Amino acid sequence: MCGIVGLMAKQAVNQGIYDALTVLQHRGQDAAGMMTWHEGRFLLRKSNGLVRDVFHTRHMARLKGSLGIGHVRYPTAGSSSEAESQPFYVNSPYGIALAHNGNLTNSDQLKQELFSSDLRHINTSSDSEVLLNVFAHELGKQGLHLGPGDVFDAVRRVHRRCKGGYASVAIINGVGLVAFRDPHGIRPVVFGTRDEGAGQEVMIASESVALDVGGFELHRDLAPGEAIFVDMDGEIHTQQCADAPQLTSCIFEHVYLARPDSILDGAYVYGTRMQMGRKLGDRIQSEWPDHDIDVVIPIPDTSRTSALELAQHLGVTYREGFMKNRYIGRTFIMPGQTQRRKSVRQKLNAIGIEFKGKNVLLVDDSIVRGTTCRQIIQMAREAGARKVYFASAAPPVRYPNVYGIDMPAAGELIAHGRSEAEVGELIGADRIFYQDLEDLKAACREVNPNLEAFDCSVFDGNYVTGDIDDAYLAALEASRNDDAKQQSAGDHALVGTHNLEDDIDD
Ligand SMILES: O=P(O)(O)OC[C@H]1O[C@H](OP(=O)(O)OP(=O)(O)O)[C@H](O)[C@@H]1O
Ligand SMILES: NC(=O)CC[C@H](N)C(=O)O
Ligand SMILES: [Mg+2]
Repeated sequence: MCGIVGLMAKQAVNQGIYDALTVLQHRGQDAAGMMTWHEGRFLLRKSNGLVRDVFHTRHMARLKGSLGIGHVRYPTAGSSSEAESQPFYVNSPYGIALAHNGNLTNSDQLKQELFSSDLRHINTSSDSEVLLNVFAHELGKQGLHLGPGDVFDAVRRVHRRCKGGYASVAIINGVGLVAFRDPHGIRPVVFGTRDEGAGQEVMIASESVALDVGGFELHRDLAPGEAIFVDMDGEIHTQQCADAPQLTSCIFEHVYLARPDSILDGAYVYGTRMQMGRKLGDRIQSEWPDHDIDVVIPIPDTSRTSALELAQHLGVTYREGFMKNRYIGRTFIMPGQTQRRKSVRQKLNAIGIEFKGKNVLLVDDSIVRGTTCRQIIQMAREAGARKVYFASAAPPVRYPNVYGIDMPAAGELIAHGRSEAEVGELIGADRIFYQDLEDLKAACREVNPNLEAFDCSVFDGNYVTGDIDDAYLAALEASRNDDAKQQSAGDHALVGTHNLEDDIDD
């Protein structure tokens, strides 16, 4: 779940893209990048780190042009090396730059095809470089003087070749800005416009919050399979490019990934999280009518919205019992388990008086590896809690994700192969409550009734693209478990080859 942004403006886009990336930072903390287009040239700055660390004044000054794309990365394929940060560039045809959120599930096969049939070499192990080259190859079949129809034809063929989750934004040199969303709409992407007197400006981004900050009016989400093309005059063209599009967006965006002030597929994430809190409150009430919970305490940050609603619904006092260090980012999207474990302690500290002698219900949005809840429960006990109950606003996460969330190894998921009660015991809770999957779906539908189906694979093991089997998952687990990733990080650091050299000194 990286963050992507594209901007076609009437003035320099560097600051606008920077601002958008800072509000999409929660989608990726490993690397950031920006590519602008100026007088027929692409200008690039990308590196490992947070947005504020990657772009210094000297980089910004050189990122000229009124057309650009940006990316914040949370790696789900390849390595976390700087060489695989985005955007990527390919010089033929025309010159194309691309940024991608999601994960291709057939990138190995595509890489082979690109080499043996399309005569294209992929120099990194990133699936995004594969996606860019498939798009480039298909665009190359259209000939010179590209129009909207040519771009859409190429996207149609990309959809036929690529499997998995992909929301992408690209610049075609001298032609315009393009974005497309996979036929299941797994990852989000929205677009909007603003006019500050010089004409229409267009922003495309992973989440509507980026548009809010830039003063853009949200038009809508791209539909699954749809593409948008903004020509050099700022004219917008859209077209459905998939043969059988079906919206099954990733429900985990609502649980954890997206910001609550974003609107995804017509549903306010804040609203869906509130509904999750209510449903979970109902479940606790019906399973345990004579509960002895004294206080409901959220695990900052993401669970706050649902925990507050849960407490109100249950009629129990809500208190902020953990203080969050605002300088530590999200722990779940950190690359290694050692770093994640250490960061929980750095990030959260208990306020003793909220725990002493009380029966507390701790609420989190989800339990994935169990890194957070194990330590938090221990902290609550050390702070003097009598009983510690734990509630998750999402159902048990039992299956790997293959569409752009870095949960590749079933063995690392605490609920994999375990009952709810077993998880409760393992994390040291006196009692555990999980959301029911049907209730989670209903929570989202209550905010937007048109949301019929979702990708819920991490909860039910049903992969909407239909191409995932046990052999695929076993190979993924072997290549991307925490140990394997650490090993490959070292290997790739040695290569360090960029597919377009950053022409700006560090
Ligand atoms: O079971 P785990 O593997 O620990 O994963 C789940 C936890 O990770 C996330 O928090 P994170 O710190 O990433 O971000 P937040 O501040 O947005 O809650 C999520 O909100 C849970 O608290
Ligand atoms: N989280 C994502 O969207 C990652 C995009 C891409 N698969 C990468 O690893 O760079
Ligand atoms: Mg959290």
